[in-house]
Amino acid sequence: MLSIESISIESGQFKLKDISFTVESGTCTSLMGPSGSGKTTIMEAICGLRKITSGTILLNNQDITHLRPSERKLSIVPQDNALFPHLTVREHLAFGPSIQKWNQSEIDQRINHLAEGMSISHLLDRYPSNLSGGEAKRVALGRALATRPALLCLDEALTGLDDDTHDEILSLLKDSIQNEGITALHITHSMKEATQLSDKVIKLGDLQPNQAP
Ligand SMILES: Nc1ncnc2c1ncn2[C@@H]1O[C@H](COP(=O)(O)OP(=O)(O)OP(=O)(O)O)[C@@H](O)[C@H]1O
Repeated sequence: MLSIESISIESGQFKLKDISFTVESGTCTSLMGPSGSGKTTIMEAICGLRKITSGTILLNNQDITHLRPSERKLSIVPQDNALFPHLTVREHLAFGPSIQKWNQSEIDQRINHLAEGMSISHLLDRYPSNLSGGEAKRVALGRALATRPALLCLDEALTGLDDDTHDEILSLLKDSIQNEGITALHITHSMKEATQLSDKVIKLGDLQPNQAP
């Protein structure tokens, strides 16, 4: 379970005060709000990419507020995927498990499982420059899921795909989240996408009712 307890963040003129919410284990929550309201800022704070001025972030009862990003056991999928141009699809899927020093047979099993789940088994030796937008998205999601993260963060990860690809990938993602018991936090501007993917939708404005969004 992710538990955000009264966090405040200041970024230049931009301030968020006393934000609290939870994401139950094994569920997906969508965080919505107008452009510039601070959704990405909150996600970056959870990931350890942005300092908070007060409050606590608990992940599975562990206080991760002051841990380094790499120590937080979470993965993030940004809208642009952030694939590594010099790594093959196979190497993307192996990336997290290799850093965590899994043994080779565990890594190979995980690659095969993810490649099958994401329908990218035929692409394992390709580089990102030779992938379509939908294929690249599947690789980014596979890489993020590889280490079975305690939290999967999706920052407008499904934005910008054509309708058919969007629906296919949403369905794959939903299955993966359910089958692997993943806890996920998802940022989107689409209420349709939020209700299709998530168990709960949070509107950022509702978390700070006394402030302008
Ligand atoms: N490094 C920074 N310094 C100062 N202000 C920043 C910085 N990064 C972001 N901001 C400001 O913080 C506010 C929140 O930005 P954020 O990206 O979190 O919003 P968002 O809700 O994710 O928006 P969108 O839906 O457009 O992606 C914006 O006003 C933005 O200009």
